Amino acid sequence: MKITKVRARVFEWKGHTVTPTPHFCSNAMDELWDKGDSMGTFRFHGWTTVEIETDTGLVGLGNVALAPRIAKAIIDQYLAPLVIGQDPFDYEYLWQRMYRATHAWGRKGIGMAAISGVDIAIWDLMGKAVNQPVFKLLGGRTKEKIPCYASKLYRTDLKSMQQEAQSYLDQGFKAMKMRFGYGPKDGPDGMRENLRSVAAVREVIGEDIDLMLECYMGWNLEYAKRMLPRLERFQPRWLEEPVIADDIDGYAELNQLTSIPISGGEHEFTHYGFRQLLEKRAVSVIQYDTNRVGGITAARKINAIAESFSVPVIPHAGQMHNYHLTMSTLASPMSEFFPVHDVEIGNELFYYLFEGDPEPVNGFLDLDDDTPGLGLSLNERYFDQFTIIE
Ligand SMILES: O=C(O)[C@H](O)[C@H](O)[C@@H](O)CO
Ligand SMILES: [Mg+2]
Repeated sequence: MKITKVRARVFEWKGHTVTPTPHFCSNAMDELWDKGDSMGTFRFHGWTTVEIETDTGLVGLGNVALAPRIAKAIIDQYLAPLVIGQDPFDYEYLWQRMYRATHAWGRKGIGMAAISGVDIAIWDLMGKAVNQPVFKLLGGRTKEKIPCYASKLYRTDLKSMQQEAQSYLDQGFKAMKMRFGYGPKDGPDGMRENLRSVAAVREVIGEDIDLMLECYMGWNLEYAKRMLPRLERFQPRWLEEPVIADDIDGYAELNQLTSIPISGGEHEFTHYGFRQLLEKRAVSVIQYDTNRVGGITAARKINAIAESFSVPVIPHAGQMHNYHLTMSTLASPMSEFFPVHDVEIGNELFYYLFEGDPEPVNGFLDLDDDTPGLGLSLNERYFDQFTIIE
């Protein structure tokens, strides 16, 4: 089998989006004195799809969710020429070709996200070629079903957050993640608001439901050191991305500070990046996203390293490219799940772009043993809601 064409398309949402509200989610921009919509650059309302065609007629489907137009340019100009004419089953060689050829600028960030999109399409192709689901090529079914946690609860009025939390309980979820709305700039009042929101959600869900807390890089080390002891009484499953991704020593200090596990990784790249996080004991939960970290080829290597450190892997984003990895390894106990809802932050765009993602039932997802590849196809029903750039 030979790759004959790589088609990268950008899908930019032009449908309805939920109006952003203040203190929606703390984030890396909050440290600045800028006014206005600090979450603006973290709304992902565009996506790049990658379709790899072969001389057998099989087509593999991948995706990239960061800086879509840049990802497409990288794929068209740099990556496609490196894989066209090649055998997709030489996936390690092709990954190394893309990684080394773009090493001057692509080993982290959007360069590696673009490589991820091509790599995911290659794995979809291989699964289709041997008529097996991708997880069967990685390690097979290690779980009867995949436990998943409901991930939304962005900061709003406490009553609405409590109603949303209750709705996840009613759907049978045994775990859920909420977002903080305040950080260092908001002083003691902001701290009180952060603690009140956690108390309000805990009041609804009780002690037996796992509650994860998301900072999305919106705090700093000093603020996180003050907040963590105040949060211990809520027994969170983890505190996520308290500081910016480059503050690895800050992560490590926080991860040893209290009984609260620190999680991170959705803004880290390749097995080299995760080796550093693990060697420094910077995180107690790894959260790469397969469409950023280096695709399935890199993610499976990280799974093996994490297993040797006994650090669980719970990938960022509930999406098929991550589910197959979680199914294939005991190192990954559960998945994130983004409840389908109006387009807000952009995570939910995946459901408007693709068909095939499994629906959770009572807090569990399952993958089909008989669906080859990743089991995804483009959802043409919503194409008119997107501006499509070929
Ligand atoms: O962990 C997550 O789900 C991500 O950090 C979110 O996608 C991001 O939008 C912040 O909530
Ligand atoms: Mg996160």
